[in-house]
Amino acid sequence: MHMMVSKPEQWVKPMAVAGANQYTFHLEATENPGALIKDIRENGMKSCSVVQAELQWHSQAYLCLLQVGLAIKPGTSVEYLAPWANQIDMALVMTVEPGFGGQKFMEDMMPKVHWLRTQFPSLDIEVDGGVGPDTVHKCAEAGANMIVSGSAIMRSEDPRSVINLLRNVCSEAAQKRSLDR
Ligand SMILES: O=C(CO)[C@H](O)[C@H](O)COP(=O)(O)O
Repeated sequence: MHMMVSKPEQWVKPMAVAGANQYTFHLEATENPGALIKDIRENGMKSCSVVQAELQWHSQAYLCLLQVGLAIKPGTSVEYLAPWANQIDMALVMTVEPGFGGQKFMEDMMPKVHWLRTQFPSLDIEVDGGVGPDTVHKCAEAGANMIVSGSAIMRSEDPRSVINLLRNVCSEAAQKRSLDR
């Protein structure tokens, strides 16, 4: 879940109980990111044990842990995210101002992605906003491995091929990175 909300603290528990497997909040929306990261992990653990007890699952605990995503808006420097990078599962670099779909991709966010990929090689890095067949190459080359795409898929006559293209471009870039290392 990408929570584009103020006071993200108040929705962790409801989302965990509802079965979310990832809780992404905005760095700009909280005064205490460290406490919120801890809270997300703890709530994930709790709801996981409830699910386990109800369904009598024992060996698949990892399936229902709540992962942590941390998002930054275009105006937020990536250095503010860096101190938390080792405590999160995914960094989300917004490539439009949060609000609505159909906006123009902000290519000038790519240095943030590149910097994160260089500093944190195994971190999941997501981009969101204006990403489609025309822009995904830039994201993938910079180091993004998770893509949010709305308009490019929904407005296409062949959504399946757009999704496949986005996937392939990212996985080829990731493969190339691992060979270069
Ligand atoms: O929610 C958004 C911004 O707030 C996203 O940009 C949106 O979901 C993705 O849509 P699009 O690919 O059309 O930019």
